[in-house]
Amino acid sequence: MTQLGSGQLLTAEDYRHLARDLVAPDVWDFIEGGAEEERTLAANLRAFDRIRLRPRVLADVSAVDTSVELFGTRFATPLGVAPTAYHRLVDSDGEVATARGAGAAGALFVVGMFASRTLEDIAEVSTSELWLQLYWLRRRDVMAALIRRAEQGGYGALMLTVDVPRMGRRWRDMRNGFAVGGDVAAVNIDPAVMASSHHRDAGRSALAQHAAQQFDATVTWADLAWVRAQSRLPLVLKGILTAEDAALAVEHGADAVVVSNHGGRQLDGAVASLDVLAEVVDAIGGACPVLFDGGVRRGADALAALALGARMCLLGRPPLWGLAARGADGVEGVLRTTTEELAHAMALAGRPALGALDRSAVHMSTIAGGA
Ligand SMILES: Cc1cc2nc3c(=O)[nH]c(=O)nc-3n(C[C@H](O)[C@H](O)[C@H](O)COP(=O)(O)O)c2cc1C
Ligand SMILES: CCCCCCC(=O)C(=O)O
Repeated sequence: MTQLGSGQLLTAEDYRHLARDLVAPDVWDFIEGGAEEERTLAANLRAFDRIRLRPRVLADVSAVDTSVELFGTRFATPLGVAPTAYHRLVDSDGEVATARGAGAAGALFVVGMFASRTLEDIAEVSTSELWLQLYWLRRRDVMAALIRRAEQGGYGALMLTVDVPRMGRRWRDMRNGFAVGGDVAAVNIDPAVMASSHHRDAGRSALAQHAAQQFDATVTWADLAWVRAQSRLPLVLKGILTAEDAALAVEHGADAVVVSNHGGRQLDGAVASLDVLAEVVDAIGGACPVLFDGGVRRGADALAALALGARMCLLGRPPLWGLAARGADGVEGVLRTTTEELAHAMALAGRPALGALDRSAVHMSTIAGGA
C-alpha cells in the first residue's frame, strides 16, 4: 500500500514524475504521446483547467460516498482503469499487477485486447470487476475466440473501441520507429495475426502498420449485430464524441457508451472529451450509462465529468504512471489518491454522494459551448 500523504506521492502527477525516469524514452513517448501536433491531447487537459465549480454549503458532508453501480456491480470508486495496451512495457508483471492494484482500490479494470498477460492470468488475481476491450479485427474468428475466453473468465462486459478504423498518426512513435518487442507481446492474440507488430522500421510506427493490416475499416453500425450475437455480455461502445453517434448507439442497442477521443491519439483536432460530454449525455437521454475518459488527472476533474452526467471516469495514462513507478501498489496509489481527492472535492462542493451531483455543480459557462 502506497504511503499517501508522504509528501512524495501525493498526486497522480507525482507518479508521473517518478515514472518518467524509469521508462525507456520510446516507451515514454508511446504512453504520453498523441496524434500529430497533439492538439486534442492538450485540449483534453485544458478543458478541465477552464472548469469552475459551484459549491453548495451547509449540506452535511460528514460522510462522503464515492461508490457507484454499473451493470449490477457496485464499485468503491467511480474511477476505473481505461484499456491500454502492453502493460509489460513498464512492469514485468504487466496487467496482472494492474489488476491487483485496481482490485485493491475497488476499481473497474478494462483489460485491453493488446494486453501482455493472458486474460486468464489477469482474472485469477483480480478482486474487482474486469471488462474486455476489443478492436475490430478483420479476423472475426480471433475476436470470437477472445469473447468466449472473456465469458469463461468471468469478465463483466465487452468494450468495443470504435474510433480506430486506422491508427492515428502518432509522430513520436513514427519518429522513434516504435515497435513492441523483446519478451513483450499481445499474448491473447494468435501470433500469426501479430507478426507485423514487431518489425522496427525507421520513420514508421509498427503498431500503425499492424493496425492497417489487421483492423477492419469497413465496419458500420450494422455490423454491431455480429458482436451482439457472440455474447450476452453488456456491450459498451468506446469513442463516441457527437450527439449523432450517441443516438445511433442507442438505436443499435449499446448498453453503455464511453465519451472518448482516445486520449488525443486518434483524430488530432477532435474536440476535447469534456466539451462534448453534456451533448452526448443529452442525446443518450438516460437510455444507457455514459462513461467518460480523456484528461482526468485530479479528483476535481472527475467531479466535473460526473456532474456533467458521466457514470464513471476511466483513466488511461495515470494508472500506467503508477504501474511504472510502483507496480501494483502504484496503480492502487493513483486510483486511491485520485478517489480521495474526489471525495474531498465532493465534501467541499456540498455533494456527499454521487447521486447528489448534477450540472448545478458546474458553472456551465466554463464548458465550451456552455450557456
Ligand atoms: C499507452 C496507451 C495505450 C492505449 N491503448 C488502448 C487500447 O489498446 N485500446 C483502447 O481502446 N484505448 C487505448 N488507449 C486509450 C485509452 O483507453 C483512453 O481512451 C485514453 O488514454 C484516455 O485518456 P487519458 O490518458 O488522458 O486518461 C490507450 C492509451 C494510451 C495512453
Ligand atoms: C496494433 C496494436 C494496437 C495497440 C495500440 C494501442 C494504442 O496505442 C492505442 O490504442 O492508443
